[in-house]
Amino acid sequence: MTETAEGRQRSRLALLGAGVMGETVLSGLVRAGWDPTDLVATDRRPERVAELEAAYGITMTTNVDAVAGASTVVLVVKPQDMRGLLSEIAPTLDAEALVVSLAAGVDTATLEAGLPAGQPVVRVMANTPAQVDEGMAAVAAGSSATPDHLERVRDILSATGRVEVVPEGYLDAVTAISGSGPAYLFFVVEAMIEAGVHLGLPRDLSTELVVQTMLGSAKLLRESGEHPTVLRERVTSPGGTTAAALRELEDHKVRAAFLSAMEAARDRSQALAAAARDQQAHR
Ligand SMILES: NC(=O)C1=CN([C@@H]2O[C@H](COP(=O)(O)OP(=O)(O)OC[C@H]3O[C@@H](n4cnc5c(N)ncnc54)[C@H](OP(=O)(O)O)[C@@H]3O)[C@@H](O)[C@H]2O)C=CC1
Ligand SMILES: O=C(O)[C@@H]1CCC=N1
Repeated sequence: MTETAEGRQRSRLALLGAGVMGETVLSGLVRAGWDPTDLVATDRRPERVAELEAAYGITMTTNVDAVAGASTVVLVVKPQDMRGLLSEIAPTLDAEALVVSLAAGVDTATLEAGLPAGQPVVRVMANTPAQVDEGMAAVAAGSSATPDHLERVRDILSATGRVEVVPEGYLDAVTAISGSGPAYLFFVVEAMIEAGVHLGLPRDLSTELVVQTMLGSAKLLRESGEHPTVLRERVTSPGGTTAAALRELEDHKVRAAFLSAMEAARDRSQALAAAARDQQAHR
């Protein structure tokens, strides 16, 4: 298969498991100009299938029909569903097809163990801000994936955000930081909106204040290139309001709580990996 941009665009991509993250990828490909006739997807629930057909004009079919003739197969099921899916598609996969997994925790060795020998595999950790083309994805190659395969995955993901190629050993930490990361920030936003309401602000106004402050702070971080400590110090006037608030956050050990939270996410990713390895070994 040719690896020119045009060649990639014409090749057929099958996405299996069109839930939250699957739709994030599919919608990004459609926004990036992929012809819907080059895309095919699957999901377990009939109502979900109908919803996606109507939204994107893509063909929804069975897993086996989807992978037949596909040059790229993107797996976006939960880690617990991966083993069953691999055994379902393994006999039908084209030997040249690149298998891309977005599942948390499932390592490339486990994916490879469920596929025909030599099948190229790339593992990805992405996140939902890809829905607004501000995603962060990290990718790692399996033992049979070539630089061209990594480039193909970079092409797919870079349409909806930033992409880093990383050693696979980083992916549990990446999952804890950027994969799950949007949830921590939404949690902070929720807490700040509720605080605004507690202080007497109308909910709509509190929401607007917090969302714009989050967006503006992220933009300032990105565009100034300054360290967050410098930016925080510029907000913190001596003896002022910010210092009083930060003192409370330190007293409540919020920084330590973030460290523990991300260790817990990393540990959970490792536990999912162990469970997937175990499932594969006892198939
Ligand atoms: N959500 C996120 O922010 C992120 C998720 N991920 C990873 O993406 C993967 C999917 O997560 P998410 O989208 O949140 O989960 P969802 O449950 O929303 O999506 C998974 C979809 O796959 C369907 N499914 C399960 N088994 C099969 C099968 N054999 N064939 C076809 N479809 C199937 C599920 O159906 P049913 O509902 O019936 O189970 C569901 O609709 C996970 O592995 C997760 O770790 C990674 C990064 C971020
Ligand atoms: O919570 C999860 O397991 C998935 C992986 C990263 C974000 N969501």
